Amino acid sequence: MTVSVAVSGASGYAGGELLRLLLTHPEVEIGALTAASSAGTRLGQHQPHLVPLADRVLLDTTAETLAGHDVVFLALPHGHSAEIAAQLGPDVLVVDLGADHRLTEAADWTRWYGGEHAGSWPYGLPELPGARDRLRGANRIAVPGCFPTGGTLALAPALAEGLVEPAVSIVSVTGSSGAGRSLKTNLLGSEVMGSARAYGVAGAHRHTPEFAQNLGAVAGAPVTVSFTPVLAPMPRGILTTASARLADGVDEHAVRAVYAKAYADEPFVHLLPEGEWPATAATVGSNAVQLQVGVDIDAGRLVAVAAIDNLTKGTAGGAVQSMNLALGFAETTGLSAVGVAP
Ligand SMILES: NC(=O)C1=CN([C@@H]2O[C@H](COP(=O)(O)OP(=O)(O)OC[C@H]3O[C@@H](n4cnc5c(N)ncnc54)[C@H](OP(=O)(O)O)[C@@H]3O)[C@@H](O)[C@H]2O)C=CC1
Ligand SMILES: CC(=O)N[C@@H](CCC(=O)OP(=O)(O)O)C(=O)O
Repeated sequence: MTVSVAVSGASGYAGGELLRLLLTHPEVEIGALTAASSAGTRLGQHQPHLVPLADRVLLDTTAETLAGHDVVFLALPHGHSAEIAAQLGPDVLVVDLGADHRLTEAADWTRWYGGEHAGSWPYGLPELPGARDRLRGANRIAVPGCFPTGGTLALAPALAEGLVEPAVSIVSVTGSSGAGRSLKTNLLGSEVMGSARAYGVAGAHRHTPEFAQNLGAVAGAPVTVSFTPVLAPMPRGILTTASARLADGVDEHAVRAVYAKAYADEPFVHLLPEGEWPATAATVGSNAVQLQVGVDIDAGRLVAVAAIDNLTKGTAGGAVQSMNLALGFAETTGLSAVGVAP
């Protein structure tokens, strides 16, 4: 069965990565491509690496241009998906790469994003307990934020099994493509190159409630999250270091056994051999999460490190993986855990 797919935000980073993956997806036919300020121009002007689509002309993003497809991907800035999704019927699968439908609590949405909450949709992180059942047959999917993808998977097994106390610290080093491609002074090459810079520190980043929502659901009780993002001079990739105080009596052997079991059958989550630690370079262009976990005996803490490509598993790859589940395709269709190196 081939499905027709429309992509909004096609001139952006997330839309571009999505199209790169969809071009090799055997069950997909690429339909309308839409944008905002670049509507009326050729896709090749914005995404020169997508050669087979270079002469496609970008359309305005409206319910009319997106109509008539089996699947619509919304890769728009936060706050722009809900209105357009509400105009698309229940027969179309809508996959939102933005934040509009990720949070379950209306108060969290209003506090962190502002305005009225548009409701929550099944969350597109299949590796979470019960997520695959919620995604199968879904007609609406909210793809996670790029930071919550790696950080959630780094800590979920430990919290699910009570290996750590429910108060976690997460530090994520990110490439600049996580901020999108619109012009911002703090993202100029001369500002980013040769420097690493923390931002959104001390509980100020909007992904904090998304982490707490994911990890609290896994733990079955509230989890306190201290999250610090760090912008690094690289175009893509996120390296997350997450830690939490060990529960009494938990040792390295128990930790490793829990993580090995949790991810044994996951096609995209790779627990590395003992002693090997993840690096973002190994995940570029792939849908993999490379993961390692250890125990700091002296500090009494579990430490987990996860590497992902923010644009692939952190956005577009996770979106395709979730679409596959929703439509009944094999979950790995059109995706690979093989990266590009060096
Ligand atoms: N970059 C990343 O690593 C990740 C991104 N995401 C999410 O994906 C979404 C897109 O992000 P990203 O691709 O990085 O952003 P970009 O800034 O790179 O792209 C934004 C896209 O949205 C279009 N657009 C902007 N404003 C509007 C509007 N009012 N109506 C319709 N289209 C509009 C732009 O079109 P034009 O160019 O014509 O103005 C462009 O195609 C965001 O919600 C982001 O949070 C999620 C996880 C990771
Ligand atoms: C480097 C950088 O600025 N990163 C973005 C991450 C955005 C992202 O990818 O997540 P969303 O889908 O929630 O936007 C940030 O910190 O806001």
